[in-house]
Amino acid sequence: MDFTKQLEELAINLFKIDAVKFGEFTTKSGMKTPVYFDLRVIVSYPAIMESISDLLYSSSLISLEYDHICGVPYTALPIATLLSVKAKKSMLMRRKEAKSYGTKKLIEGHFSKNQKCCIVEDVVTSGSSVLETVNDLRKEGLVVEQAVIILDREQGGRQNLEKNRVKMMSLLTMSELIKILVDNNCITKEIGVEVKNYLNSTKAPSVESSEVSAVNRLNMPYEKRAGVSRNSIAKQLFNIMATKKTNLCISVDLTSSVQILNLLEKVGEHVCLVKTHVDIIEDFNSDFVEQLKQMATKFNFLLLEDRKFADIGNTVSLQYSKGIYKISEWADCVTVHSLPGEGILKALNSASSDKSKGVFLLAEMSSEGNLITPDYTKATVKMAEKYPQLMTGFVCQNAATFDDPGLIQLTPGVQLEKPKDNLGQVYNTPEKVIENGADVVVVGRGIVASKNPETEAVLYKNILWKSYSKRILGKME
Ligand SMILES: O=c1ccn([C@@H]2O[C@H](COP(=O)(O)O)[C@@H](O)[C@H]2O)c(=O)[nH]1
Repeated sequence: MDFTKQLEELAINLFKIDAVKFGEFTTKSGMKTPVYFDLRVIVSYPAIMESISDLLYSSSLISLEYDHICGVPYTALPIATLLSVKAKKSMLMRRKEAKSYGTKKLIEGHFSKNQKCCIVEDVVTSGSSVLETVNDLRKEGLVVEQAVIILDREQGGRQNLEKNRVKMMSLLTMSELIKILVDNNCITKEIGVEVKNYLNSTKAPSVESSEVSAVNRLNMPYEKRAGVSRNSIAKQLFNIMATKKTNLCISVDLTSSVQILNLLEKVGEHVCLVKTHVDIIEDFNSDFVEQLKQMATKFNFLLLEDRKFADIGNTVSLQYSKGIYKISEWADCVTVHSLPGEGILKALNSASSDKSKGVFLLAEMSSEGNLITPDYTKATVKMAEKYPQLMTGFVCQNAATFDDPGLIQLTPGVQLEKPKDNLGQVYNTPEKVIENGADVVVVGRGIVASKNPETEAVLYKNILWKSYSKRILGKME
């Protein structure tokens, strides 16, 4: 049977088994609808299941350029399974909730970062369920760019997915389905017209998924985001980036103060942020701090001490303002682990009483085998919500991690030269991290250990700015 005929037969069969119903229904969101889909019933009809997976497989809907198939739980899971067997591609399973014991994984199956995954779903209305699955897969470092759907209700899902860089392809659209059912006398012309009118009059439901909001963040220029930041350091940093046209942060992981200052003399004009680890500087002293502050003023960059605080609130407030480093006196912002709980933010909030300081919370790490789970990341983002004036942003690797456009995604683990070091650091390219939502990009050894740090800094700056400019124009591939 040819493809069109088989599709027509599928549409009629879906009607016959009551997977498509006409009448007066109320959707979950309280909207009235003259048509209702319940594809959960297809599991009772193996021939229909087989026909759907055949059609998905034999259509040109799926390119071969993917490594895994993942069904949106739950209705699409059996279809994804059949398709995976037919296409001889591995399947991934997304849990709706991570297990509270054992591995606590959200995604089951074997995969590696940067592998491609194709999503399978039964019906798409706004696209929010597909996006939930996309978000979880992307958080694991998978590339998700295509979704194949049985039925597109044509109510904005395709557009929502496209905004999130997912190309959606469907076997049937609602209009095509209605035409087949009218042509085959399954429903009257009047019902067909009623459904068409309904389609024309219902606006695309807004999707409250983090990914859609993240796209707003991704498409907004830095100067606009400065306007919605509630933390003064985030505001300043966005404005510096827009003015200097650079989103490069240099990580000056050097052990001598002279080396650091010499390096900054060369690269200062090309960066928006300088990240330090002051505890590795062998000759740290107050004179160095003064010179560092002067350079920050001369070249218009901010200072981030990557201290990664991770203790109880009381200890952290002492580590922040006392000892030989007196971090609070010179650093505009610091990095903080969420592991000890909210007390750490409370401590820093009261320690920065003039409200001109900022915090980057570590929501994800770049290193191989790190123990951060998707639930930990989510809880970290949640913890930050109570401290909007303190929060500059998150250290993280994925666009879907948070959605507030006033916050900054700081992404380390970036190099042009190599994919990893020999101590667990994993590198992405500058283009890739911008695509993954990075706002400020941390480069350390890629510049610091190069023969000509200034030339290298200019190279990174240009690639990063070009990628960001492309992103705000919505031109990411
Ligand atoms: O997840 C993280 C958090 C912080 N870092 C820090 O960034 C730099 C990266 O240096 P490279 O030389 O570019 O590898 C370094 O200071 C880390 O402490 C990170 O890499 N990953």
